[in-house]
Formats: sequence, structure tokens, C-alpha cells
Amino acid sequence: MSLYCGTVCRRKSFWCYRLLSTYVNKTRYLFELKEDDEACRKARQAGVFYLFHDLAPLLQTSGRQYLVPRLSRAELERLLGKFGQDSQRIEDSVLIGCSNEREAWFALDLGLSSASSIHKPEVEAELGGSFISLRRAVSQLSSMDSSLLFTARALLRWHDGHQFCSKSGQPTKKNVAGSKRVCPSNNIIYYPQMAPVVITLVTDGARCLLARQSSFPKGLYSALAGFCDIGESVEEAIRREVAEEVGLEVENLQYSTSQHWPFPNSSLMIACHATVKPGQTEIQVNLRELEAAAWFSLDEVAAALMRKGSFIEQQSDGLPLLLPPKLAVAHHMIKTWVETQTCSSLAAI
Ligand SMILES: NC(=O)c1ccc[n+]([C@@H]2O[C@H](COP(=O)([O-])OP(=O)(O)OC[C@H]3O[C@@H](n4cnc5c(N)ncnc54)[C@H](O)[C@@H]3O)[C@@H](O)[C@H]2O)c1
Ligand SMILES: [Mg+2]
Repeated sequence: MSLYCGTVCRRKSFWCYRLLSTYVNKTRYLFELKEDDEACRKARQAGVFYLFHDLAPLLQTSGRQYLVPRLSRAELERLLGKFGQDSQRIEDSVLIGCSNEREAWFALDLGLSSASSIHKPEVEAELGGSFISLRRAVSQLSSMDSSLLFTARALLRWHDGHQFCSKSGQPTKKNVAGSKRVCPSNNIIYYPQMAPVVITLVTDGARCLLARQSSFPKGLYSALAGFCDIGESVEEAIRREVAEEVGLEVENLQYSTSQHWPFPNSSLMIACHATVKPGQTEIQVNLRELEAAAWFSLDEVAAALMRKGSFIEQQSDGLPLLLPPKLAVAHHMIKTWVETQTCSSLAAI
């Protein structure tokens, strides 16, 4: 049973953790660490650290998968000392989560601050791993690790780009957890930002519409995506993006799921399915946004979903269509569409 005992237990800590479910307990603990600098500093003493260098996480290879090493506070201090860095550097770390047992997890970038950047190859040799671009590594990470590293990358990047107040020009100061920055001269608080992006899988009943940008790897097609404009609802953004990119009008919008996507900046991907208006299937590609767009049959998409291995391996097997990696929300939407189509065609037999 999960109970919240409110103000009665708000003495030493914010909440009486004993009575809460594991999930609520964890959530409340993270909330406390974000709000209370002293509690977060204490948690950081006993916490563990994920290391980055210029936003690339430290990873270790294990077969076809990547493992994500973590350092204890003592190990991190030893490492910093070995490379002539003060343990003060740990102040730059940001809180990215915690375990069920309330072990706090932090991320620290050793490469972003050019004044005190640590030489990458030496750290890699010392720790027996490599700093690998998260985008490149994403298909070889577990979903738990990738979600944690997505958060870490987004937060570290946001802090790096918000060192100064945009009104006063003065340096801003991060709170201990890194959940905000404050300008000491005017008390403006800056919170980490994400841009809402709509991503839509359009169908005409039998086929789905996929598109590619010239920057995509050869053969890769994805669902239509676009940033929401100021003042738009999700529905309006979907209709506009589809019209802008492929010249079609959509209806029957259905929310599917959402995902935080850290490349290149933090986006909140809001995934929806939609159908074209009856009789309207002729695509007119906006070449300023896309290189190509096309309708794909269930068989073509199902065959592409079955393909295994990295992009490079898939490109060499000669089939024309490549789909986004499993961790991308576009992959999830395409898979859901294939499953729904397959079920409805089986039901029709
Ligand atoms: N996770 C996934 O499955 C998945 C799939 C497709 C796209 N995406 C992501 O969705 C995002 C948007 O897709 P898109 O590139 O097709 O968008 P888009 O169609 O809106 O085109 C991008 C252009 O929009 C403009 N723009 C407007 N607001 C912007 C903002 N806040 N930030 C950056 N540019 C802005 C810029 O001119 C930019 O060149 C990309 O960052 C991409 O990485 C994720
Ligand atoms: Mg787009």
C-alpha cells in the first residue's frame, strides 16, 4: 500500500519516506534533492558519477552492447587528482536520477569547460573505456541506459549554453542538483528547456508515408517531424507540418506516445498517427525541408522492421528501406502501425 503522510512527518526530511511506494519514494526524494541544496550536496558525497567528455558518454564495449561505467565519489576524486584537477570540479555535476535505495546519480562533463578540460585519451586509458558520441552508440545501449544518458546529455548541454544571464549579461549560478540556474544580480531563474516537436505517422489506410532528409544515412526513412510554432496546439502543429512538408491534409489524429530526444538539442517528441483525407494521397515534397517522401506498403515496412544490425550492416544487405533505430520514437510508431495492420488483416480473414 502506498500512503503519503503529509506534514506530520515533515521534520528532518521533506517527507516520511517509510510509508510511500518505491516509485513515489524515489520521486519525492529526487524532488527534495532538486529543492534543497544541502540535501543534494550530502547525496553527492555518497553518489555515483557518469562521465562525459564534450557531451560524449564514457562507454565500455561488451560484445555488441555498450556498458556504462559509473564512478564512486572516491574514484572520481582520485581520477581528478591524478589529472591535476581540484575536487571542486565535482560542483559542475548534475543530478540525473537515483536508485530505489536512494543512491543519487550524477553526470559530469570533463571536456566542456575549455579552461579545465581533461585530455580525453588519458582518461580513456585510465578508465578502460571510450567517450563515444551518444548518437552513434544509441542502438547498442539498453533502453534504461540510453534514457539516463539522454537526460544527462541534455542537461549538461543546457548548462554549458546558459552560463550567462540573457538580461544582465552576468554569470548565472547553478543550484547543486543542476535543475535550474539563477542570475545573482536580478534573481531571474532559468530552467532547462525542451522544444516540443510533433512526429506523425500518416497512413492512407493501406500504406504509410515516410520521408528522408539529405542528412539522413543512405536509405533511411522516418515519420514526418517538425517543431511546434509558438501559439500552436499539437493538433495544429501536426496539420501544418504535414501540409508544409508533403502537401497533404490529415485528419483522425491519434496520440500514440512521447519521448525525450536530446539530438541536437532537447526536444519533447509528441508522437501521433493520422490519416490523409479521402482521395488525397498525391505527395508534393517540400524540397527545402526533405529530400524525398513516399508511400510504403505494409510488406515493405514489415520487411524493413525485421532487419538486424547497425545502419552500416543494413546498408550492405541491398534492401532499399532502412528504418530509425529501436530507441527512436519513430521506430515505435512504425512498429505499432505494422502490428495494427497485421492484426486487422488477420481479423478480416
Ligand atoms: N526520435 C525520433 O524518432 C525522431 C524522428 C525524427 C525527427 N526527430 C527530431 O525531431 C526534430 C525536428 O525534426 P525536423 O528537423 O524535421 O524539424 P522541422 O521540420 O521543424 O525542420 C527543422 C527546421 O525548423 C526550424 N526550427 C523551428 N523551431 C526550431 C527549434 N526550436 N529548434 C531548431 N529548429 C527549429 C529550423 O529552421 C530548422 O532547420 C529534430 O531535432 C530531429 O532530431 C526525432
Ligand atoms: Mg521536418
